[in-house]
Amino acid sequence: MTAKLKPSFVLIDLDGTLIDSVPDLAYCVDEMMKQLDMPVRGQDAVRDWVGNGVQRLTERALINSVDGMPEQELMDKAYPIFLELYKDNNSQRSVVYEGVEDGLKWMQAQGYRLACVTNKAEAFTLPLLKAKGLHDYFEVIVSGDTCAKKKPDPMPLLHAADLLGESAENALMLGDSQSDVKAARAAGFNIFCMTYGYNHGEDIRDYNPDVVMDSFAELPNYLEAK
Ligand SMILES: O=C(O)COP(=O)(O)O
Ligand SMILES: [Mg+2]
Repeated sequence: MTAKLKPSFVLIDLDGTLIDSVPDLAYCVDEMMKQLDMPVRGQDAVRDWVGNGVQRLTERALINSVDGMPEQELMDKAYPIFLELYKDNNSQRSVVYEGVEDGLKWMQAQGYRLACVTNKAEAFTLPLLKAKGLHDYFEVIVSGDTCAKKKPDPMPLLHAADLLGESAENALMLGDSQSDVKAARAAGFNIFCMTYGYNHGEDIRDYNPDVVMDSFAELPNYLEAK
Protein backbone atom coordinates (compact mmCIF):
# COMPACT_ATOMS: atom_id res chain seq x y z
CA MET A 1 0.00 0.00 0.00
CA THR A 2 1.45 3.37 -0.94
CA ALA A 3 -0.90 6.27 -0.15
CA LYS A 4 -1.78 6.74 3.52
CA LEU A 5 -5.41 6.07 4.49
CA LYS A 6 -7.79 8.48 6.16
CA PRO A 7 -10.53 6.11 7.40
CA SER A 8 -13.89 7.36 8.70
CA PHE A 9 -13.30 5.53 12.04
CA VAL A 10 -11.31 2.57 13.39
CA LEU A 11 -12.63 -0.74 14.78
CA ILE A 12 -10.19 -2.89 16.74
CA ASP A 13 -10.28 -6.59 17.61
CA LEU A 14 -9.44 -7.66 21.17
CA ASP A 15 -7.76 -11.08 21.60
CA GLY A 16 -4.49 -11.27 19.70
CA THR A 17 -4.67 -7.60 18.63
CA LEU A 18 -4.94 -5.47 21.79
CA ILE A 19 -4.29 -8.12 24.44
CA ASP A 20 -2.49 -11.45 24.68
CA SER A 21 -5.28 -13.23 26.53
CA VAL A 22 -4.01 -16.77 25.95
CA PRO A 23 -2.34 -17.14 29.38
CA ASP A 24 -5.73 -16.75 31.12
CA LEU A 25 -7.67 -18.74 28.51
CA ALA A 26 -5.15 -21.60 28.65
CA TYR A 27 -5.17 -21.57 32.45
CA CYS A 28 -8.96 -21.96 32.40
CA VAL A 29 -8.92 -24.62 29.69
CA ASP A 30 -6.37 -26.67 31.63
CA GLU A 31 -8.16 -26.30 34.98
CA MET A 32 -11.38 -27.38 33.24
CA MET A 33 -9.63 -30.40 31.68
CA LYS A 34 -8.28 -31.40 35.11
CA GLN A 35 -11.77 -31.18 36.62
CA LEU A 36 -13.00 -33.43 33.79
CA ASP A 37 -10.13 -35.92 34.34
CA MET A 38 -8.92 -35.24 30.82
CA PRO A 39 -5.40 -34.26 29.60
CA VAL A 40 -4.37 -30.58 29.81
CA ARG A 41 -3.82 -28.83 26.44
CA GLY A 42 -1.29 -26.04 27.16
CA GLN A 43 -0.85 -22.51 25.82
CA ASP A 44 0.49 -23.44 22.35
CA ALA A 45 -2.62 -25.47 21.51
CA VAL A 46 -5.00 -22.92 23.02
CA ARG A 47 -3.39 -20.09 21.01
CA ASP A 48 -4.51 -21.84 17.79
CA TRP A 49 -8.09 -22.20 19.05
CA VAL A 50 -8.87 -18.61 20.11
CA GLY A 51 -10.85 -16.25 17.88
CA ASN A 52 -14.33 -17.73 17.56
CA GLY A 53 -15.60 -17.13 21.10
CA VAL A 54 -15.31 -19.02 24.38
CA GLN A 55 -17.92 -21.65 23.49
CA ARG A 56 -15.98 -22.69 20.38
CA LEU A 57 -12.73 -22.61 22.39
CA THR A 58 -14.25 -25.03 24.92
CA GLU A 59 -15.43 -27.35 22.11
CA ARG A 60 -11.97 -27.32 20.51
CA ALA A 61 -10.26 -28.03 23.85
CA LEU A 62 -12.50 -31.04 24.46
CA ILE A 63 -11.68 -32.60 21.08
CA ASN A 64 -8.06 -31.31 21.04
CA SER A 65 -8.58 -29.98 17.50
CA VAL A 66 -9.61 -26.76 15.73
CA ASP A 67 -12.23 -28.65 13.66
CA GLY A 68 -15.03 -30.95 14.78
CA MET A 69 -17.47 -31.16 17.69
CA PRO A 70 -17.44 -32.92 21.07
CA GLU A 71 -20.31 -35.07 22.36
CA GLN A 72 -23.12 -32.79 23.55
CA GLU A 73 -23.16 -34.47 26.97
CA LEU A 74 -19.47 -33.69 27.56
CA MET A 75 -19.93 -30.10 26.35
CA ASP A 76 -22.90 -29.64 28.70
CA LYS A 77 -20.68 -30.69 31.59
CA ALA A 78 -17.56 -28.77 30.50
CA TYR A 79 -18.87 -25.37 29.37
CA PRO A 80 -20.30 -24.21 32.74
CA ILE A 81 -16.96 -25.18 34.34
CA PHE A 82 -15.06 -23.06 31.81
CA LEU A 83 -17.40 -20.08 32.27
CA GLU A 84 -17.04 -20.18 36.04
CA LEU A 85 -13.23 -20.39 35.79
CA TYR A 86 -12.90 -17.60 33.21
CA LYS A 87 -15.12 -15.31 35.29
CA ASP A 88 -12.46 -15.39 38.02
CA ASN A 89 -9.39 -15.69 35.76
CA ASN A 90 -10.20 -13.17 33.08
CA SER A 91 -7.30 -10.72 33.11
CA GLN A 92 -4.64 -11.35 35.73
CA ARG A 93 -2.35 -13.36 33.41
CA SER A 94 -3.21 -11.43 30.23
CA VAL A 95 -0.92 -8.75 28.83
CA VAL A 96 -1.53 -5.67 26.66
CA TYR A 97 0.81 -5.92 23.64
CA GLU A 98 3.68 -3.47 23.50
CA GLY A 99 2.83 -0.36 21.49
CA VAL A 100 -0.95 -0.75 21.79
CA GLU A 101 -1.66 2.03 24.28
CA ASP A 102 0.58 4.53 22.50
CA GLY A 103 -1.08 3.52 19.21
CA LEU A 104 -4.58 4.10 20.64
CA LYS A 105 -3.51 7.50 21.98
CA TRP A 106 -1.90 8.38 18.67
CA MET A 107 -5.05 7.50 16.68
CA GLN A 108 -7.22 9.55 19.05
CA ALA A 109 -4.81 12.47 18.74
CA GLN A 110 -5.21 12.23 14.94
CA GLY A 111 -8.98 12.63 15.39
CA TYR A 112 -10.07 9.01 14.97
CA ARG A 113 -13.08 7.58 16.83
CA LEU A 114 -12.35 4.08 18.12
CA ALA A 115 -14.56 1.01 18.66
CA CYS A 116 -13.72 -2.51 19.85
CA VAL A 117 -15.29 -5.48 18.05
CA THR A 118 -14.54 -8.89 19.55
CA ASN A 119 -15.97 -12.41 19.45
CA LYS A 120 -15.45 -12.62 23.24
CA ALA A 121 -18.74 -12.61 25.20
CA GLU A 122 -19.58 -9.28 26.81
CA ALA A 123 -19.40 -10.65 30.39
CA PHE A 124 -15.67 -11.22 29.76
CA THR A 125 -14.90 -8.38 27.34
CA LEU A 126 -15.81 -5.48 29.61
CA PRO A 127 -13.95 -6.64 32.76
CA LEU A 128 -10.84 -7.48 30.70
CA LEU A 129 -10.74 -4.09 28.94
CA LYS A 130 -11.33 -2.32 32.27
CA ALA A 131 -8.69 -4.34 34.15
CA LYS A 132 -6.13 -3.48 31.49
CA GLY A 133 -7.02 0.23 31.36
CA LEU A 134 -8.21 0.10 27.73
CA HIS A 135 -11.98 0.38 28.19
CA ASP A 136 -12.22 4.16 28.01
CA TYR A 137 -10.45 4.44 24.65
CA PHE A 138 -13.55 3.01 22.96
CA GLU A 139 -16.76 4.88 22.22
CA VAL A 140 -18.46 1.62 21.27
CA ILE A 141 -17.75 -1.99 22.28
CA VAL A 142 -19.41 -4.82 20.34
CA SER A 143 -18.91 -8.28 21.90
CA GLY A 144 -19.45 -11.80 20.58
CA ASP A 145 -22.97 -11.97 21.97
CA THR A 146 -24.05 -8.40 21.15
CA CYS A 147 -25.37 -9.31 17.67
CA ALA A 148 -27.05 -12.43 16.30
CA LYS A 149 -23.85 -13.28 14.40
CA LYS A 150 -20.12 -13.09 15.21
CA LYS A 151 -17.14 -12.32 12.96
CA PRO A 152 -16.45 -13.58 10.21
CA ASP A 153 -19.99 -12.28 9.59
CA PRO A 154 -19.92 -8.51 8.93
CA MET A 155 -22.89 -7.91 11.29
CA PRO A 156 -20.91 -6.81 14.40
CA LEU A 157 -18.78 -4.43 12.31
CA LEU A 158 -21.82 -2.83 10.70
CA HIS A 159 -23.51 -2.63 14.11
CA ALA A 160 -20.52 -0.73 15.49
CA ALA A 161 -20.72 1.69 12.53
CA ASP A 162 -24.44 2.17 13.27
CA LEU A 163 -23.81 2.84 16.97
CA LEU A 164 -21.15 5.40 16.07
CA GLY A 165 -23.50 6.94 13.53
CA GLU A 166 -20.75 6.67 10.92
CA SER A 167 -20.91 5.33 7.39
CA ALA A 168 -19.26 1.92 7.00
CA GLU A 169 -17.68 3.13 3.78
CA ASN A 170 -13.97 3.79 4.12
CA ALA A 171 -13.78 2.46 7.69
CA LEU A 172 -10.76 0.55 8.98
CA MET A 173 -10.54 -2.63 11.05
CA LEU A 174 -7.39 -3.66 12.94
CA GLY A 175 -7.31 -7.39 13.67
CA ASP A 176 -5.26 -10.54 13.82
CA SER A 177 -7.24 -13.37 12.27
CA GLN A 178 -8.90 -14.64 9.14
CA SER A 179 -12.29 -13.91 10.79
CA ASP A 180 -11.31 -10.25 10.98
CA VAL A 181 -10.23 -10.19 7.31
CA LYS A 182 -13.41 -11.94 6.14
CA ALA A 183 -15.73 -9.77 8.26
CA ALA A 184 -13.96 -6.57 7.16
CA ARG A 185 -14.08 -7.51 3.47
CA ALA A 186 -17.78 -8.43 3.73
CA ALA A 187 -18.50 -5.09 5.46
CA GLY A 188 -16.47 -3.15 2.86
CA PHE A 189 -13.85 -2.03 5.43
CA ASN A 190 -10.11 -1.78 5.00
CA ILE A 191 -8.26 -4.31 7.15
CA PHE A 192 -4.79 -4.16 8.75
CA CYS A 193 -3.56 -7.25 10.63
CA MET A 194 -1.00 -7.80 13.36
CA THR A 195 1.63 -10.50 12.84
CA TYR A 196 1.82 -11.36 16.55
CA GLY A 197 -1.81 -12.45 17.01
CA TYR A 198 -3.68 -15.71 16.70
CA ASN A 199 -4.76 -17.12 13.36
CA HIS A 200 -5.26 -20.83 14.07
CA GLY A 201 -1.55 -21.40 13.38
CA GLU A 202 -1.70 -19.94 9.85
CA ASP A 203 0.23 -16.94 8.53
CA ILE A 204 -2.20 -14.00 8.32
CA ARG A 205 -0.39 -12.80 5.15
CA ASP A 206 -2.05 -15.73 3.32
CA TYR A 207 -5.40 -13.94 3.84
CA ASN A 208 -4.21 -10.76 2.12
CA PRO A 209 -5.02 -7.96 4.56
CA ASP A 210 -4.29 -4.49 3.15
CA VAL A 211 -1.40 -4.04 5.59
CA VAL A 212 0.45 -6.42 7.92
CA MET A 213 2.09 -4.80 10.97
CA ASP A 214 4.37 -6.04 13.76
CA SER A 215 3.24 -3.31 16.18
CA PHE A 216 0.74 -0.47 16.61
CA ALA A 217 3.84 1.77 16.53
CA GLU A 218 3.73 1.35 12.71
CA LEU A 219 0.30 3.00 12.38
CA PRO A 220 1.75 6.46 11.51
CA ASN A 221 3.23 4.85 8.37
CA TYR A 222 -0.24 4.00 7.08
CA LEU A 223 -2.72 6.55 8.48
CA GLU A 224 -2.87 10.29 8.02
CA ALA A 225 -4.51 12.74 10.40
CA LYS A 226 -8.28 13.03 10.02
O1 LIG B 1 -12.30 -15.96 20.60
C1 LIG B 1 -12.62 -15.04 21.36
O2 LIG B 1 -13.22 -15.25 22.44
C2 LIG B 1 -12.35 -13.59 21.01
O3 LIG B 1 -11.50 -13.40 19.92
P1 LIG B 1 -11.32 -11.94 19.24
O4 LIG B 1 -11.22 -10.91 20.35
O5 LIG B 1 -10.02 -12.12 18.52
O6 LIG B 1 -12.50 -11.74 18.35
MG1 LIG C 1 -8.37 -11.68 17.49
